[in-house]
Amino acid sequence: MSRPNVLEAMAALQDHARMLRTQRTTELFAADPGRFANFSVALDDFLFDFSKHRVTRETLGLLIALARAADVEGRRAALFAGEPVNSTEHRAAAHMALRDLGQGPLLVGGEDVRGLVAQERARVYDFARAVRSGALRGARGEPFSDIVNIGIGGSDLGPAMAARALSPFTAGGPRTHFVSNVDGADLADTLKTLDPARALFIVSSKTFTTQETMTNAQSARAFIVEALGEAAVASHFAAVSTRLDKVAAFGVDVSRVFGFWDWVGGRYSLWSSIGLSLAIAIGPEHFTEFLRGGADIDAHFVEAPLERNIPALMALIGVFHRNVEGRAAHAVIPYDQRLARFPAYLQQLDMESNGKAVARDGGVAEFATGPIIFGEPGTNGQHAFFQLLHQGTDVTPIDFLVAAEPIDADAHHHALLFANCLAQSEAFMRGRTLGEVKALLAAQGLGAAEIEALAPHKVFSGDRPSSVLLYKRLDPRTLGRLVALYEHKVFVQSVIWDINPFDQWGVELGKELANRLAPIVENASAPLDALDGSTAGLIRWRREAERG
Ligand SMILES: O=P(O)(O)OC[C@H]1O[C@](O)(CO)[C@@H](O)[C@@H]1O
Repeated sequence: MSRPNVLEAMAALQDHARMLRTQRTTELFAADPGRFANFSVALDDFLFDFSKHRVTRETLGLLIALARAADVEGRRAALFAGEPVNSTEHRAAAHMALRDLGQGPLLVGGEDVRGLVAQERARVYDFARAVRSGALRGARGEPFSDIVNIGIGGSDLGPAMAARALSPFTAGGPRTHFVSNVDGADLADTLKTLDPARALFIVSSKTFTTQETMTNAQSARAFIVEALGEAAVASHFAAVSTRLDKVAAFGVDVSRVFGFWDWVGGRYSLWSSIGLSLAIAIGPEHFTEFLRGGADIDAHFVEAPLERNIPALMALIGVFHRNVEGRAAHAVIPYDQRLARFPAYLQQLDMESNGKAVARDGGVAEFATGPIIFGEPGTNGQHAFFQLLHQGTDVTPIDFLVAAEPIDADAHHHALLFANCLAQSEAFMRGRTLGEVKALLAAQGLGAAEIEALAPHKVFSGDRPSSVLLYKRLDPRTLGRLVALYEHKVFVQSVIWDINPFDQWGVELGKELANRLAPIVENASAPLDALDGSTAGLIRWRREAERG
C-alpha cells in the first residue's frame, strides 16, 4: 500500500536530521536548561528520560507528524477494540483484555470476553493457591517443593524472565524451574535436582505441537512413570494450552488444564494462563499486581497525547535511529541483576514481532524494520561489549533500566550500581575529544611523542544516544509496566513500518526442515542424496563421529 503522507513525513525528518547532525547533544543541554524536564515523561513514580538523544522539539514534532500520517491513533483504537489486527491469521491481538481488571465489557471480535478471562484466571489462582499451601499434593501425598515449566518461546521466556525478576516476592512458594531447549541437557540438569514425589510439571504450549516442548514433556513423563508409576502422571502434570483436545490426548487430568485463546499471541501470553508457573511462584496477589502494572500502561497508552506518551515516544525515538540515522541494533541494559532475562524476553517480543520485510498488504516494506535487540545486565556488560558501544564503528542506541531503590540489596551496592548506570549514559553522550585526551595525558606527565601515539586510542566520539527508564523498585507492578511498555512500543513501530507484528511466519521453514531431517539424523542408514551438499556432509561427519 502506498502511503505518500508517511513517505513525505519521513523525508521531512531526514532533511531535518541533516541539519541536526551539526549539533552535539551537550550543546542542546547548554542551550536549554529545561531540557531534562522537557525531554522526559513521568508516570507517577516511573520516569522515561530521553533527553540524551540528539533530538529537538522540532524533531519530536516531525516524529509525531509521522505517527499521525501512519495513523498510529486509529490503529491503536482498532487494537483495543479487539479487531482482527493480525491480518494473516485473521485474529485480534487482545492481550490487554487479560490485564483489564475493570468491570465493563471487553470486546474481542465483537464478543465480550470478560467472563471467560475472569473464569480462567480464577482457576489459575485456585490452583496456584492449592500448590502453594500444600493442599494439592503428589501421588505419594507429598506437597510440591519444585515446579517445572516446560515450554519454549512465549511459553517460557515470559514466566522465566518474570519469576527471576520477582524472586523476592516468592516467599512461601515452591522453587520454579524452566526447561525449554530440546537439548536433553536442559531437562536432565533440572531433573537431577528434583525429588519426583515432590515435583509438579506444567506443560505450557499454545499449540501443543511444538517439537521441543512435546519432547521434553514426554521425557518428564517417563521420569515420573519410572519413579512413581503410570498412575502418578495425573497428579504430577498440569498443562496450559489453547488446544485442549491435544492436551487430553497427552493424559493430563482435565481439572489441571488451563486454557487461553487464539487472540493471545505466544509472546504476549505471560498475562494469560501461561503465567501459571509465575502465579504459583509469587502467589495470586502479586500476580494481580503484575496485571495492574500492565493495565496502568494500557491506560496511559490510550489516554496520553502522543507528545507525552511513553511507549509512543520510545517507538518514535527508535524509528528515528533506525530509519533516519540507519542504526541496525538496539541495546537494552538493565542495571538490575534480576532483570537478567529481560533482554532475551524482549528479543522475542521485538524481533519476532517486527523482524519482517513484507508489508501488511504483501508488498515490500517501505522502510528498514526491527533492529537487532540485545543486552545484558549492567554493570556486567560494561566489562564485556561496552567497548564496542563506546568506540566501535557502529552507533547503537541504548535503553538503560534502573530502580531508584533496591528491594533487598545493600544500599551501598545500589548506590554504586545507580552511579554506574548514569555514568555510562553520560559517557555515551559526552564522549571525550582528542584535545581533552591530550590535555589529560600531558597532565599525567607523558611526553609529546607518547601523547601523539596514544591519544587517538582514547578518544570517545560521544553523541551515542541512550534513554533511561527509572522506576521506584522492581516489584510486580513495575515489572507489569515494563513489559506492557515494550509491547506497545513494538506495536507503534509496526504501524509506522506498516507490518503485521502479530504473526511469525519466519519461524516455520526451520521447523519444517528440522522435522524432515530428524528421522534422517536418527537413522544411520537413511540416504542423504536428496539433501544439499553441506547438510549431507555434516550428517556424514556426525555418523562417522558416532562410529568412533
Ligand atoms: O506455545 P507454543 O505453541 O509451544 O509455541 C512456542 C513458541 O513458538 C513460536 O511459535 C515460534 O518460535 C513462538 O511464537 C511461540 O511463543
